[in-house]
Amino acid sequence: MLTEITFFERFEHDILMGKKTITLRNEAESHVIPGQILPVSTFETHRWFCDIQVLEVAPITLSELTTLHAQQENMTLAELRLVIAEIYPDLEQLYMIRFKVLTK
Ligand SMILES: CC(=O)Nc1ccn([C@@H]2O[C@H](CO)[C@@H](O)[C@H]2O)c(=O)n1
Repeated sequence: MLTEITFFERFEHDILMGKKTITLRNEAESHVIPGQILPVSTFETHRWFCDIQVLEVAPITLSELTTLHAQQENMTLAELRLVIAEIYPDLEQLYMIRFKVLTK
């Protein structure tokens, strides 16, 4: 089970402002359960910046992504697809983790 999660620094502000409420991860980073509380750090320097509570975990394929997911990422769907293509090239099976920020 995942005991911490990292995000790229460029997403920190959106997460803290409650504008980014989901993340899409690969199978390796999908092992969380609703209710679980996770410390969140930056990927680059591993600086803690908040705790999140997991609200929902659901498998989703790249082709199933909609504008709703993009809204929950505070991006357009085109932007979201680009971001995912950079992070997870050629990966079709993703996992949506929906969360809320607890402590900042
Ligand atoms: C090591 C590693 O994979 N780190 C990741 C992976 C994903 N994400 C974000 O989740 C959404 C969809 O992937 C996008 O907003 C991504 O920026 C992230 O911040 N950091």
